[in-house]
Amino acid sequence: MSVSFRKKPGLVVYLTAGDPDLATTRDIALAAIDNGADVIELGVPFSDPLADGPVIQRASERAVARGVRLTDVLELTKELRAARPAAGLVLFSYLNPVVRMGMGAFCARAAGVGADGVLLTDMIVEEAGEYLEAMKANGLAPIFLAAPTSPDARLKAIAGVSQGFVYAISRVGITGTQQKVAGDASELVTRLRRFTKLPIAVGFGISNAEHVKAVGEFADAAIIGSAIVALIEKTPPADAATAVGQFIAGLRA
Ligand SMILES: O=P(O)(O)OC[C@@H](O)[C@@H](O)c1c[nH]c2ccccc12
Repeated sequence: MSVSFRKKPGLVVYLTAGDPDLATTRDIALAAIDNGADVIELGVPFSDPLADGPVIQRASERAVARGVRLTDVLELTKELRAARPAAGLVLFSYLNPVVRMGMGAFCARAAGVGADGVLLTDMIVEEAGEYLEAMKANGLAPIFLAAPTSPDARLKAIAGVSQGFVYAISRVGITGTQQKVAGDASELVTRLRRFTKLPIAVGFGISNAEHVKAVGEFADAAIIGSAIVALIEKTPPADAATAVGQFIAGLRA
């Protein structure tokens, strides 16, 4: 178990945990792993997902309405770890649910259920002291977001404390599919490479095989969220895992 990429480009898949329900998320994650996803970002549903576009907002709302909580996502992680010992599993959350649980308690539980890493969208490096200590104590990889608007000093700080991979946001704005990979992405990756030897994964707006190929020209991995969450939204739950598996298999074709 580790956050690493087997082929180039690697594939990271974001899923909102508990949409449409936890058992289906488990089946979808297994299908994603079996069809080539290197890392699953298991999104903790949150009532106020600020950086998210409409697709992930709706998924989050549905999961919150079902009563899915951080503890459920930890439980789901445990099941996935037992089923797929080698898969990369990253817990993905806004800060709020984690702070409510307590940073130390959260990191200990995340490690206990077999997570490899954690990404807290609104955790900034400047305020990450306690978080980084707890992550280190539990052998977890902290993953941070780097944006095209981040100055070099900030990229350096992010690169300096990240493990597993660095998440390069392809464009300023919110999550969601788009027509083309943003032009800012390759420039950001080039700037980040000066500060780190870690793999760099590009996310925001990556929606199809063509985009994945384009990202593979300059980065180590592509991160796909909304395109898959939208597919789950329009597919009957019983067929969702098969549909996502096929979609992912097609991404590197
Ligand atoms: O949905 P997209 O455009 O494919 O972007 C990835 C993304 O979904 C995932 O990493 C993510 C979901 N919510 C976020 C909030 C902030 C940063 C990143 C994310």
